[in-house]
Amino acid sequence: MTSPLRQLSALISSSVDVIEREFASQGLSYPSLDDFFDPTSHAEVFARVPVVAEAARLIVAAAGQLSALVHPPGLYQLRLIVLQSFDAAALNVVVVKGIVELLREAGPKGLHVDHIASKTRMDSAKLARVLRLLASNHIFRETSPDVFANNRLSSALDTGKSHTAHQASPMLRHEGASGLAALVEVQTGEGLKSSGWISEFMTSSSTATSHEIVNIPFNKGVGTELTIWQWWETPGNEYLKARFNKAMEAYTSQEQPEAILNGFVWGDLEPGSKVVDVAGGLGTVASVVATAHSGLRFVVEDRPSVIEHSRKFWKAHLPKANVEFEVFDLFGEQPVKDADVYILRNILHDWPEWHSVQMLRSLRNAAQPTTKLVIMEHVVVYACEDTTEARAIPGAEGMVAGAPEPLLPNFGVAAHFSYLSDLLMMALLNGEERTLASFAQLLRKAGWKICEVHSVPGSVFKQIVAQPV
Ligand SMILES: C[S@@+](CC[C@H](N)C(=O)[O-])C[C@H]1O[C@@H](n2cnc3c(N)ncnc32)[C@H](O)[C@@H]1O
Repeated sequence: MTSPLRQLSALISSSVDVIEREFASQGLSYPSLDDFFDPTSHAEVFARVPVVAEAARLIVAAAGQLSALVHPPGLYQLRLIVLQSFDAAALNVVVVKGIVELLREAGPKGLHVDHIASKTRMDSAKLARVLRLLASNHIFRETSPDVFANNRLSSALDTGKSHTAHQASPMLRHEGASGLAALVEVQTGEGLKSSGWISEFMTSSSTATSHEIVNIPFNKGVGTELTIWQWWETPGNEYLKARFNKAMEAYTSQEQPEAILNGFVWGDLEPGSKVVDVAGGLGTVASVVATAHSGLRFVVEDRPSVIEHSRKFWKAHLPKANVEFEVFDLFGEQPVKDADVYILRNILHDWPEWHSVQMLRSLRNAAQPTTKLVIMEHVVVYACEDTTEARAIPGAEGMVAGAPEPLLPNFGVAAHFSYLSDLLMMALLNGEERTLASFAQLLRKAGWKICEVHSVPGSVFKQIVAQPV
């Protein structure tokens, strides 16, 4: 019988064959880790087409499982799990200090750490330790002792600003960028600070079963009694709020636009149909749909201070779009009663169950019998075979189906992001990423029924389409 070791290595080998064959058919080579990242290059675009992305997913899953298999157990826990918060802490130093931008200006040969430290006013020896930790994780290259250069992974964090501009004005730092560096700042900032309090939150008798949105890890980590939404509105936190809004753009910029367009069939909507991006932030999801379907009407809804930014975003990116902006409260009455589609992306995961049911009921009360609700979120998959009733939902087979043996049915570390995001939501908001079965239950409580679900290749988000019952 073939050993799991050999089966995993065969999976990697056959997936590499797929990638190399596909790239060769285009006369391309797969991007090297030493290249600078250019998301528009032919090779980077091709690396995201579904057949290549699927082979890459198998490689990541199999390599992760192989690593778990061959590591001595204690070292696996220590190296890959226990101390990972330090990777995040190191990355925070880099994004806050604009080191990627500085190294871009230095070119492929890179810069000696003494020079980086003097430009960023840090201690050279400490900074070398941080950069070397990241270089060992393939983020940056140490080209000769103490000399560091950008590579494919570090340069993906480039905001495109000069280092001087990056440091001079945090408020402008992320303007025009992909949002990835902003997302890293949020997750290694508020996220990392809050994560250290999860254990106490879950084990202390006063909070173990909490469904509250305060007195949660975020409050301890950041030192406030406010919710994260209120905290971002506090005078002095303007940059942190703007950074969060920008970070949400990364969820669109890091995916192919087709990811939003390929699940729910937007083309089936009649011209003039009204699409509401509920708590849409800048309205980036609606903006992707509007670019492809200019005959539709759009409404972006959010809190007052966010709506100001949404207006500016649409004016800059889609000045001719048929769009309105609406200030609203997720838990108040839904103002748009003639919607054909309500979109909820990355909203339900921000809230515990009671709040989620409230907001879904408010949408249900405003919905027409034909209104569709399109939810875009991570869907947590069991780490074993899914035997719940949710398997029968049209489209669910692609979402809950198992990975090939001997991989974990959920693709293991290739699906890691949704489980990490789940705990991030717990830490920051007492929210959660949900399984398909718990989405079905939640929606049922609020008067909705799931009619179809979509797994879109190249997207971390699933689409859950529901209709009123
Ligand atoms: C995680 S972001 C998602 C934004 C957007 N849907 C996206 O995917 O880019 C959550 C959004 O909910 C909004 N929000 C939070 N509490 C709200 C409330 N009580 N009423 C209206 N919007 C709210 C925030 O301002 C933020 O824009």
